[in-house]
Amino acid sequence: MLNEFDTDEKSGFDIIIRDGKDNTAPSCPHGPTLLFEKVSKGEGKGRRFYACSACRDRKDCNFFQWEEEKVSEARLLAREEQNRLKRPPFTHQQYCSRFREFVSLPMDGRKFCQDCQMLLLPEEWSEHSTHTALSSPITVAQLRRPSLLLCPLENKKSNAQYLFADRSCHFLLDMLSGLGFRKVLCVGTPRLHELIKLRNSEGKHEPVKSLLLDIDFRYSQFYGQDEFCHYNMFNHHFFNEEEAIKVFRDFLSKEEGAKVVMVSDPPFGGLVKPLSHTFSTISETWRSLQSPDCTVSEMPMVWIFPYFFEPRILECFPSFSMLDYQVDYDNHPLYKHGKTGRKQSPVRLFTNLCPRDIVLPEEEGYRFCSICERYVSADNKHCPECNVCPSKDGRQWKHCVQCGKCVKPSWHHCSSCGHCALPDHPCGRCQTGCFCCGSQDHKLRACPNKQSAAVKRATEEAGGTPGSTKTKNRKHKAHRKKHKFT
Ligand SMILES: C[S@@+](CC[C@H](N)C(=O)[O-])C[C@H]1O[C@@H](n2cnc3c(N)ncnc32)[C@H](O)[C@@H]1O
Ligand SMILES: [Zn+2]
Ligand SMILES: [Zn+2]
Ligand SMILES: [Zn+2]
Ligand SMILES: [Zn+2]
Ligand SMILES: [Zn+2]
Ligand SMILES: [Zn+2]
Repeated sequence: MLNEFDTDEKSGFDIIIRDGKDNTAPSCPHGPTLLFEKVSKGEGKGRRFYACSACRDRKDCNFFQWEEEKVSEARLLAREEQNRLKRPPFTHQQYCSRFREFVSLPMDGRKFCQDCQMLLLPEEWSEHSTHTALSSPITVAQLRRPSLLLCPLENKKSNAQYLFADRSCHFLLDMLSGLGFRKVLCVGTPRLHELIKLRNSEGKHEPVKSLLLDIDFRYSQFYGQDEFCHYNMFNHHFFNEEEAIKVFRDFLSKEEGAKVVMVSDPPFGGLVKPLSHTFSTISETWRSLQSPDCTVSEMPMVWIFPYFFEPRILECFPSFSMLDYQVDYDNHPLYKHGKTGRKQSPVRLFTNLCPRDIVLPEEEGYRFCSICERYVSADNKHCPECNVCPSKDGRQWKHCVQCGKCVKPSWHHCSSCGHCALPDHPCGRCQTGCFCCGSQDHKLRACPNKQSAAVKRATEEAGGTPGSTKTKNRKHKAHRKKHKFT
């Protein structure tokens, strides 16, 4: 029965989103599942099934149910039990009281188990005696930087936890506070949340409030219930429903004019449709909590995602524009600044804020184009024919007269295809088959290689080659070493 869904990626499937809350969707450990429909060529509608919203790999969550399937009582019970077993070992409230106890311990009593990724209380030491604990006691400075203490989650498909490099994180916060935002809803941006709290504690800047929503429940150990909610951004599900929804709504409520902005950096493999649905829901909740005379209809939002999703994102949010700013990550093998100089990062900011107001750092080469009225990359030259600064990837694009538009520098005009393409494109076949892999069996929309091919292409063009897989511990050691605790 699972054959239909045997591919471990869910591309080639459409997601059916029903208006309002879909109470009929069964739940997996990640909250309500999503309804998928196989996209098949000319065979009418594909059969629909429910599968996990958060995990793209069946190894991480193998939930599967046909839409019309009758599930036996026994299976429902087994499923509930499974969902219960996958819950965090403590409630958020319990994590908070553990934290209070932890900080009241003498220095030599503060241990962190690296294997279990948790702060230990003395009575738990014996249970973890065969595990690896950090050799030195945990300082207050370390407790303030959980993103350095915790090992980044590394599951490639669902949850590669790529953390902002300091300069990108500082840029984001400076830019948002410069625009007058005093509240930031951090959706999958633990490091931005951390920086906001750090700055507040220094007392040098005007305080900014922050609420982190993330699926990584390890953060419950460090943040109070009004600062962190265990949350799934693919189905807008709060794991601790009652309390968390109240915290979320209180945060979005108007408060003496404190302007609020949402910043989200979803996993790159994330599906655009459910994400858009979530961000629209957040925006509508925000709107419903503003005074009736508020004239702004959409919540200010910044969605951080690779540039090749631009058409999809703009389709869902026509008010958004993509900025040229390249987001850098600390632990991404390809998109960070290497010692050998800058590699292009394909990750951009998509926002409904006015691009003219977002000043990109001059010292990194960005400049203002007065015709486009936005800041652009150094090599993104204004094309008089197209009347835009056309580059999406940061390189200088060239105008093709036959196509009547600017194209990537590596593309050539192909007279058989009648448009520009890479020199080694599947020539002549691309008009009838798939534009991505050349297959005649499906169109681009249903291409199983689409997303991975887009990432590969962007990576190659950025000059990167996939790095060797180092062991988790080695990487994490380097990660901690790089950041001295202050
Ligand atoms: C690409 S990382 C972004 C981290 C960000 N650059 C930072 O440094 O703060 C994706 C983040 O989203 C979180 N995440 C992954 N899947 C999620 C889901 N289904 N719902 C909510 N958060 C999720 C991860 O735990 C991670 O923190
Ligand atoms: Zn699941
Ligand atoms: Zn342990
Ligand atoms: Zn321009
Ligand atoms: Zn042009
Ligand atoms: Zn051309
Ligand atoms: Zn061709």
